[in-house]
Amino acid sequence: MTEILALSGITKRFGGLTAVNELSFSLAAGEVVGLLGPNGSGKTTVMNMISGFFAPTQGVIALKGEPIQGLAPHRIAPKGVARTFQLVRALPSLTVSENVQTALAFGKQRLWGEEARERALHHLEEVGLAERAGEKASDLTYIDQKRMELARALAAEPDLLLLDEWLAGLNPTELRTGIDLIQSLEQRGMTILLVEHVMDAIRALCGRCVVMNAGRKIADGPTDEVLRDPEVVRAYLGDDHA
Ligand SMILES: Nc1ncnc2c1ncn2[C@@H]1O[C@H](COP(=O)(O)OP(=O)(O)OP(=O)(O)O)[C@@H](O)[C@H]1O
Repeated sequence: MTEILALSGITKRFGGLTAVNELSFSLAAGEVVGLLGPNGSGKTTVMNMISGFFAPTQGVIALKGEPIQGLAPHRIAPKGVARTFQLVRALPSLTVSENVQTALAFGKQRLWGEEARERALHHLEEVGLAERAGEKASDLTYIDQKRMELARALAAEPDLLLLDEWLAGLNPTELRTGIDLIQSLEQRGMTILLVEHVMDAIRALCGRCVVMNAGRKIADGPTDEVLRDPEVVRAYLGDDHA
């Protein structure tokens, strides 16, 4: 099994606050793993360290065996890490295709012009948005903005896709569409780490979950088992429910 990502003893301190505390886990190629935990447990900080927005205070983050901790985002992205954000970061005055083309221009292959237009269309097809390619990004519905953001991430042809609450804010129908879309990426063998609060989505998508509480890992295993784990139940719901 090829290991795509390995975190070893990762710690992140913000002044006196230890947001992530000696966290270790790894992802094999093709795994879709949920990173769970109550609010403030350190999940987004982990995503920020993997993608280079924060340097860990200590520990090693290896991508395909190569240490990447502390590198800037623009150095990590071309090595094969793409991410989406809690809030969609589109360029609203550009077309949908142009939004994806900007990701291609600054991505691993630095594609421009006709080649970039064709490749953008390919990635928009992957997320079911090809027929909107010429529309302004600001005219898209929320789920379509999410699709576009995913197409921008896929444009980087990542080895590892980080989805940070990508399904948040969708209505039940959109949520089904969003889950199907992530499942289609899973079927194509994409390795995905996702932070998500929607339990139905976690159960549908993640074979395995890592659970954090107050910066520490409290569980790591098959999703059903982890969600039944009394320590996980206690972390989410308090002592009365465990
Ligand atoms: N840039 C920062 N400076 C200082 N403290 C921070 C910073 N980013 C996060 N923190 C703190 O680190 C802790 C972990 O935050 P983080 O956002 O990683 O948690 P989370 O599990 O993603 O929470 P949520 O589910 O609410 O998004 C929190 O106490 C938060 O206030």
